[in-house]
Amino acid sequence: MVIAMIKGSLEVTPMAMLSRPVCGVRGKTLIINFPGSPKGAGENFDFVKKPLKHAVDLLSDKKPEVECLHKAMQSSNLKSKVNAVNVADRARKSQFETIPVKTAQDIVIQNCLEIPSVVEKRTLKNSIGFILAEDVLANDPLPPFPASIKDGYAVFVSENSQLQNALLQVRGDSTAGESPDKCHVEEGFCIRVSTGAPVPPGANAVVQIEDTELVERTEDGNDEKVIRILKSASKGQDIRPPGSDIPANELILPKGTRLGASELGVLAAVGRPQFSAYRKPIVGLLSTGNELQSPHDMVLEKGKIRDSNKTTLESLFQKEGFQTLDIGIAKDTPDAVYQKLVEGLKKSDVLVCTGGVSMGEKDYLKRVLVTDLGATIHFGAVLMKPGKPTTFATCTLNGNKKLIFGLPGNPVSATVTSHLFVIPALRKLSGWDTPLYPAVKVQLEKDIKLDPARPEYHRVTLNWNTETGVPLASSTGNQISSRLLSCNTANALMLLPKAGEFPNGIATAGSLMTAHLLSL
Ligand SMILES: Nc1nc2c(c(=O)[nH]1)N[C@H]1C(S)=C(S)[C@@H](COP(=O)(O)OP(=O)(O)OC[C@H]3O[C@@H](n4cnc5c(N)ncnc54)[C@H](O)[C@@H]3O)O[C@H]1N2
Ligand code: MOO
Repeated sequence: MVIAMIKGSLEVTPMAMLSRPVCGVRGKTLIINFPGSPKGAGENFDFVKKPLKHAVDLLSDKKPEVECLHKAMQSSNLKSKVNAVNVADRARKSQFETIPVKTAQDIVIQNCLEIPSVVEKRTLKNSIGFILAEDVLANDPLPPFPASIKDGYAVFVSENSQLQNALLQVRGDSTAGESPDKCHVEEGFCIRVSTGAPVPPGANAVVQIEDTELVERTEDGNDEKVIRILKSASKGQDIRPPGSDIPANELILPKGTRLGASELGVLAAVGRPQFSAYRKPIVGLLSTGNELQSPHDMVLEKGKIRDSNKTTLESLFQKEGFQTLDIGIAKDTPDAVYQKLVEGLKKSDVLVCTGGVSMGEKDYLKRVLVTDLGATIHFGAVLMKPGKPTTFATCTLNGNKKLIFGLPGNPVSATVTSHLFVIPALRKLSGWDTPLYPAVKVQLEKDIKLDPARPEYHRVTLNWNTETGVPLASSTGNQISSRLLSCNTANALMLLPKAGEFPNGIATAGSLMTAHLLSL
């Protein structure tokens, strides 16, 4: 066995199941997996040189572009280097350290930060949810002219007259959309104005129609000739001065603003129909498993189930505004997993796989990622329920770093881990500063038995109509990770500590807990 120290620690792990040495990096540790005996490792020493060189660069923080994808990626006949394992020789312990959720989230976000953001030109259409990549200043003021706030009369109020009981001649009208210069207001006269219409030159107040009476009609009887002002008026009343809503050249939307309906409306109002925003990542979705059939199949073959993860995750990511691509279903063979991974990585920025990450002899995902794609697995086990075998890896394709999530196949585990890891990553890559769901304090409706070993993300429905002002959290029932019904109606993930932290291992009704708010 070869062990070397390079400005950090180097760990060398024999791993009988691999056909050749492969390397991965965890923190500052380079992990080289050898195919069996120390003799085998020695024979392969030449092959180790490249990973060692990479380690030197990496540990000295040079961050080289790692050639991660195997050359065979270019070929259509992708043969995995992963050998099927002799069942008796399979690993009986996970090779991955189980890390806390917070640590795992930090690793994901850190990797997102290392991907340069892409800025694109966008327009008002289909830009909801995008993040501005530039400071936006108003081109034009709003309103662009002094605008009437009421339907009534534009009048002139002098220093010593408040116009109460004044008789004014109606000189014409100004309706919305007309040029303000059409007529002029002076003492003794007024102009009929409608809401939003320009207040004509000379006028300095608007009197609403309710505060006037008609005194005299025109000769044909159809129009107003003279009106009386019933209430005293003050200068500036019921006029929006130019730029009073949005001044010209004012910074209205700073870089980093998430575009919602009103932000887009503001851009429309001030003459900024084009702007720069961060591109959103494209999400590839790959289901793995021999047992999976299409959800459209009406008849299930023996031993099969329908692929529900694809539909759930597709809907979840689309609801968050991300474009998804269906990469299909990979059978449980190294070649099939390899081919689908390559296809997914070529087509997407973030590849989300479900299934095949646990301890089964046909759980190939992690091995194919490392052996065939030279991907770096940053973590492969997280201290959480559900979602323990959640896996996160990165690799580089044509100079672009790609994120790969290997989510557990159980439908609830895939959903919960999408909320906790995938969506924050997608948001971060889209330019969000704070991509995690907000945490709120909630009150437990009923006693809940805690898991002895893992903190649990319990699906709850929050009821906001409580007298206390703290939302009441009702469990969605049986929380087994296969029961997707437990996610129905859930609008929060309530974080329950592991059993030791509560007497008798029970979180009692009325206790305050933290919950991640998924929706209102
Ligand atoms: N010996 C151990 N076994 C398991 C462990 C462990 O620590 N040691 N962890 C368990 C936990 S926790 C989970 S979660 C699962 C995760 O397993 P995998 O990610 O390998 O997923 P699969 O085995 O492929 O599938 C699990 C389950 O989910 C169903 N499934 C898979 N894909 C889909 C899909 N697209 N749509 C609907 N349902 C799907 C699959 O049929 C299985 O029932 O491992 C435990 N085992
Ligand atoms: O951690 Mo698993 O996701 O409980 O079923």
